[in-house]
Amino acid sequence: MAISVPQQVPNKSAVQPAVEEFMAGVVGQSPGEVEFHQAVHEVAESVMPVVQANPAYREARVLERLAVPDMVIMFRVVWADDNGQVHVNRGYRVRMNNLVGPYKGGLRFHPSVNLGVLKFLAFEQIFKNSLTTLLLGGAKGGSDFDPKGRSDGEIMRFCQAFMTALFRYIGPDIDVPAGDIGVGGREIGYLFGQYRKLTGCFHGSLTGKSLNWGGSNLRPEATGYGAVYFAEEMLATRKEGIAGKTATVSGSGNVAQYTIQKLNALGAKALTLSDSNGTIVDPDGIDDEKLAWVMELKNVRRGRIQEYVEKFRKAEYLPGKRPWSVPCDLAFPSATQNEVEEDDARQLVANGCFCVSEGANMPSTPRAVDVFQEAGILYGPGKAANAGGVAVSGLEMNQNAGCMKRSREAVDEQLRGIMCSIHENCVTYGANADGVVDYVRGANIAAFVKIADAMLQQGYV
Ligand SMILES: NC(=O)C1=CN([C@@H]2O[C@H](COP(=O)(O)OP(=O)(O)OC[C@H]3O[C@@H](n4cnc5c(N)ncnc54)[C@H](O)[C@@H]3O)[C@@H](O)[C@H]2O)C=CC1
Ligand SMILES: O=C(O)CCC(=O)C(=O)O
Repeated sequence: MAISVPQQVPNKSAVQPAVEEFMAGVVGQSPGEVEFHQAVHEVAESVMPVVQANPAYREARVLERLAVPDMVIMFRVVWADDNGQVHVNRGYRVRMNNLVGPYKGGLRFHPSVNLGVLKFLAFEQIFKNSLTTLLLGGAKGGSDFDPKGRSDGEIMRFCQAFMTALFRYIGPDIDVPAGDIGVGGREIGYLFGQYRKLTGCFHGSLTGKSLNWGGSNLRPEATGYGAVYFAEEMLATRKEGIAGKTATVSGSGNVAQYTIQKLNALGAKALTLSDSNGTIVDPDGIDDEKLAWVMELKNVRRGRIQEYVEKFRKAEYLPGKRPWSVPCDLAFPSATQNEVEEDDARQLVANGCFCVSEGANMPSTPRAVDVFQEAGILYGPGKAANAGGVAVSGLEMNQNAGCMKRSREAVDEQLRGIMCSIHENCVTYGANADGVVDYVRGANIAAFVKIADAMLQQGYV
């Protein structure tokens, strides 16, 4: 089946009426889910010209079908804290679609979690997973549980209660959750333990597992490393490299930490880290030794990033601020959605930043994206730039299915290859006539045609 992708840059205003009509339907069916509307709107703007040029897509209502989850599982999670007090949280798994592989995507434990947030993340995930070249459908899940300040015992009991509700819906060929905000190696361990106990099965029903019991080499590193590899590919189109560049990084969790580790390895200088309280700026750079201290702070002691400036005296703390006012060549938003607003984007551009590679999911608001694109800087959206994490999760699933383990070097080579191919795909579908690449359009269309064709070929189900 030959699909037709218009070669002319689609003028946003030409497709706007169709986009707005489509969005009115989406908003009507999901009132108040603002993050979900934002994610769908961005994709609709990119792919509407392709839909309009292909009657088969229009007649099969491909876009409308993509914007409705296959299924949403919602459940109550009841657990007791260390004082015996009982708490009730909401748990969710949003299965967006499994057209090109089992449902796949992380679990988020954060008080801001609600159905709209998880629908946006699951929607993004189907496009991201399609780009990886692997057989992965899209899903996301989580809970409004706040892990901050909770003991190990409380985290374990919460994870066990969460899995007690979810276990019957997941499995290696069905739905394979992993980590996201608030869910790292510790939580995956407790979730897997409970799954194993309830089902009696030891198989790849979760990814991000520990190396000793089915995890893949390089899964913890993969999202951060991948975001840097994607930046490297973008920079190469302008005959630039990573070495010698300064970088701002937001967040201080899994993605931020390994972004900085790879930036250091490639000779860049990372200047910032943040959490929801504020930002630290280290003019000397966060070298590997300082990063090891941060990893201990965040992954073991679970402290706040402000402690960095007590340990490393040349660093400065910006309470309540994000990193985007700090001059840099490269920016890696790696915390959460909508953390780069229009003014932040203007400041980044005005200060000379010329490449943004998103480790987080949808960290830039639509107006911020416009600012980056109007300025003509390299802008890699999360669904392309942070796909390395789920890609190595896909490799973990393959290793589990084959009862084998691949070396760190082999996985790194595959990760690099996948990030290169995502970049190539973005160029194929996103290059404008003047040679400038619109990575948003490229990523959305490349992912969309694969999923839309699968939908047509598999019939109305
Ligand atoms: N872990 C993974 O493999 C992947 C993660 N992502 C995305 O990367 C981002 C970070 O995830 P992880 O590093 O895994 O989580 P994490 O839980 O390890 O770290 C999250 C970080 O973001 C900060 N943060 C959370 N909410 C914030 C807010 N409202 N304002 C400022 N900072 C905030 C936290 O303080 C923490 O430093 C998320 O957007 C996630 O969806 C994307 C692809 C894969
Ligand atoms: O590894 C995975 O399955 C999911 C990672 C994730 O949640 C994401 O890509 O946003």
